[in-house]
Order: sequence, then structure tokens, then C-alpha cells
Amino acid sequence: MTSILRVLYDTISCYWLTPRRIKKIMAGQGVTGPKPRPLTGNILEISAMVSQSVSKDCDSVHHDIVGRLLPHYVTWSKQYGKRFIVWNGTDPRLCLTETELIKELLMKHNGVSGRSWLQQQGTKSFIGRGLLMANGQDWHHQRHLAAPAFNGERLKGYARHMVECTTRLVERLRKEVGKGGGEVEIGEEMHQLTADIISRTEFGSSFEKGKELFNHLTVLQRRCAQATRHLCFPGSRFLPSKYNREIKSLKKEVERLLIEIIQSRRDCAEMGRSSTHGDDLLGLLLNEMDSHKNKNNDNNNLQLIMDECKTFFFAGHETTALLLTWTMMLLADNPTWQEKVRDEIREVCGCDGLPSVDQLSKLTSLNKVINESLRLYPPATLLPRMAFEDIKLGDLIIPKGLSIWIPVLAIHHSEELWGKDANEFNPERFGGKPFAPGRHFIPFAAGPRNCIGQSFAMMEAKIILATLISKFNFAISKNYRHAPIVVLTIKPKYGVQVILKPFDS
Ligand code: HEM
Repeated sequence: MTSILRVLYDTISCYWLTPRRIKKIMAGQGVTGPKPRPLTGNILEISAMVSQSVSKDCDSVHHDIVGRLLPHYVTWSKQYGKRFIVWNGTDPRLCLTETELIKELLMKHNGVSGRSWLQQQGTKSFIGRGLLMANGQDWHHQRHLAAPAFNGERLKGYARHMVECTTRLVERLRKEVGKGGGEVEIGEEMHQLTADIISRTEFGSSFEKGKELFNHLTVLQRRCAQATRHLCFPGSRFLPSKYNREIKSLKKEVERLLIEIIQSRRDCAEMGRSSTHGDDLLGLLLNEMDSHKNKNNDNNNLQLIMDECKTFFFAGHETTALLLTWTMMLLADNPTWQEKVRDEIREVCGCDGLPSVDQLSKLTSLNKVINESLRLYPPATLLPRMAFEDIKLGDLIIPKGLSIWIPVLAIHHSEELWGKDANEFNPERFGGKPFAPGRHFIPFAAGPRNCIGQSFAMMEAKIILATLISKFNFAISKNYRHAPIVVLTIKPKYGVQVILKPFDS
């Protein structure tokens, strides 16, 4: 009975009491927004505006995409200014674009902000309590455990997998484009490649099993995304709906495979066949976990390691694949920059174009191109944070329970911040002094909760792009339809078709 009352109280508090309190406090500070409808808030308006704006392809390859992808943001920021409230159902969200306030939030208030209950619910079945969704002390502990896996020396070790997987792809593409007309959908290739790399980085010799597991995880992620489009309330995941049953059985299979991999690692260490659990990401997590071992908590530790493995796959492969895909599109559309980057790679890395880790920092033009690609097409289009306490942010009081949404895409395309050519591809803008963290270039977020895999992703992107650019000339195919869409990340709706022409090896 008490638990039923608890669920009832949580539901009323979540849907009624907290939103009412927040609305009142924000209105008192002059922050309002479009009028919400009961239960659905502004969701229906937003989805109608987005469906309308993405219903057609862009008429040319241009990057003026904010109006297409965030039409509601454009409309409401004109009407309500730089801060306004949008209602996601009964959940109020403050849209914040003032860079000083964003910096303050990300750098100073990490301890009292984090993932909301709704966000955690939406991802619980596929990444669980992993680093991306953790809060408070748990987040602190997990970040501390995972950090050594991304230090400089470790990264150098992962580079081997990146070079090997990319070399295999180059060989396959050479054969394929030799046979066919040379057209390749590069988006799918980049997804396969980054999935291969993260599987090898995480699981080393257990890579094949790791890939099988990640295939299931990808399906699981899609099902969870479909399920969150349905009403989500405290306790809803226990209902025996079609989605919940399918999600439960996929999750079971993913965890069965993970337990097999982890157990065989532990057996090897216990039988004395190896002194550590290995130097791949899983091995490092197991070693770190053992050095902080609490015997009473073995089951919790196992679940945490599984959640972390799933999190790194989820957070690490699609984002990097999209960065690579959009960069290939931009370079295919800008042959002058493609040539400039190729000349630089040949000069720094020699004729075979395979870069060593130490050469990567010398590829400055490539670095500018990657940054410009992250600016125009940031894979993470927005950064969500929830206030766990009342927070003083600049002149604003952010009440406990309010979600803050930072629209990275809109900030990256703002003419006020970047100048009149904000929507143009101009890598040279990154030639000057580096951008202050937490200001207007935030593809990896900023502050203590920034992307832990940032250096991994940049190293991976440089190795893959340097190799592909030195081995192939590429141009946009006439079959390419420029139609970016946002489904969590910015994706090309129909992929990116390029014509590859191999250089003689
Ligand atoms: C181009 C590639 C990538 C982009 C654009 C990117 C972007 C981001 C962003 C914006 C965040 C912050 C999210 C937020 O606070 O709401 C984040 C967090 C995170 N990223 Fe990445 N990421 C990339 C690659 C990677 C890779 C390769 C890995 C791992 C191998 C990774 C693992 C993570 C994890 C675990 C977090 C959560 C960190 C925390 O909460 O402490 N990411 N990423």
C-alpha cells in the first residue's frame, strides 16, 4: 500500500506540483514562452513545425539549417528573446542561449545539476546507470574510475585498432569502387567502422562477441526511443506492453553476452593465466573496480561495468560516425579544402598517408576542418541539464526541478556570435586563438561534465580522415539529397553518397 501511495505522490508531484511551482517562479522573473496545452504542453506544435520544415530536401548543399531543424526555436526566440520556457508535456524546459550563463552553468554548477528523471527513464533499459546518465556522488565515482582509460598513454594504445580497422576498410573500398561506378554511401561505412573500432577498443580479443552484443544494443536503443514517444510516468516501465516485453528480452540477451565476456576475463585472471584483466577498456574498468573492491557489492559492481560498456559504445560510436560523415560531405563539396588537407597529410605523413599518433598534432588544416564540421553539424545538438537545487545563474534564479536546454546547434550558427558568414563553411575561422571553453564552441560540452571521450574521438577522426583523404579523391554524387534531420543527433536523412576515386597505391 505504501508503495502505491508513493507512486501516486511521485506522479502528482512530477506532473502537477513541481511544474506549477516552476512556472510561477519563472514568470515572476519575466521568463515565459508559448502557452502550453494540458498534458501535451508544446509537443504537438513543435512536431507539426518540424514535420513541415523537414518535409522537403534543401534546394542546394547549404548549411543554413537552424530554421529547418529547430523552427520552433527560431519562431519563439524572435517572440520571447534569449530565454524562454517550452513545455515537453508537463515538463518545463528553459531554453538558454546566453553564453555567459551557459559557461557559468557548465563550469560552476555541475554539483547541483545533472540528468533529469525523464532522461534517465528513457535510457535506463539500454545504458542503465552508466556515466552518461549518472548524477551526484555516483557520477563522481564513475568518472574517477573511467578517467584513466582516456589518458594520453592509453589513447596511444587504442590508435593501433583505429589504424587497423581503417586500413581494412580502405582495402575493401578499393576493391568495391574498382568494380562499381565508385559511388559509396559513406555514412553507413563510417557507422560500421566506428562500431568496429569501439568494439575492439572495449573488448580486444573478445571483439566478435562484443560486436554481436552491440548489434543487439543498437536494436534495443531504437526500441527504447520508440517507447519514450509513448507516455512515460513513474512505474510505466513495469507495464506488460509490447515495447516493454521486447525491451526486456533484448536487454537480457545483451547482458547475458556481457556477463560471458566479463566472466571469462575474471576466470583467466583467477587461474593465474594473466596478472591483470587486460589493457582494453573493459580490462581497465575491471582493474579499477578491483582496486576499489567492496566484497559486499559484487553484483552492483558487475551491473555497473556492464552499464559502462554499453554507455561507451552508445556515446562513442554514432557521434564519431556522424562527425566523419558530415566532414566527408563538406570536403567532397569543397575540393579546394580537400586538396589543401591532402597536401598537408602527404607533407606530414609521407606518401602512404598513414599517420602516427605523434604526427596528428601537425595536421593543422585537418584540425580546422574537423572543428568547422563540429560547428556546422554538431552531433549532440543540445545539452540538457536539470537543476537539483535552486541555482543562482547570473540575474536568474533557476528553481529546483527546472530542466535547462542549451541549443548547441543554434549557438554554433548564431550570426551575433560568429559573424555574417556563420552559415558558411570557413575552416579558417579556427586559425586564430582557441575558443574559451563553455562559450560558443561547445560540441563536446564544457566543464567537469564534458565529453570524456573527446580526445579519443578527435584522434579517431584524424586517423580515419587522414587515411581516407590520402587514398581517395571524393566528390558529391548526383544522388546525394541534402536533407539533415535531427533524431537525437543530426543525421543525413538519405545518407551521404560520394564518388570515390582511388589514387594509385
Ligand atoms: C565526435 C564525437 C563525440 C561528440 C560530438 C561527443 C559529444 C559529447 C557531449 C556533448 C557530451 C556531454 C553530454 C551532456 O552533458 O549532455 C558527451 C558526454 C560523454 N561522451 Fe562524448 N562525444 C563524442 C565521442 C565520444 C566517445 C568516442 C566516447 C567514448 C569512447 C564518448 C563518451 C562520452 C561519455 C561517457 C559521456 C558522459 C560524460 C559524463 O557525463 O561525465 N564520447 N559527449
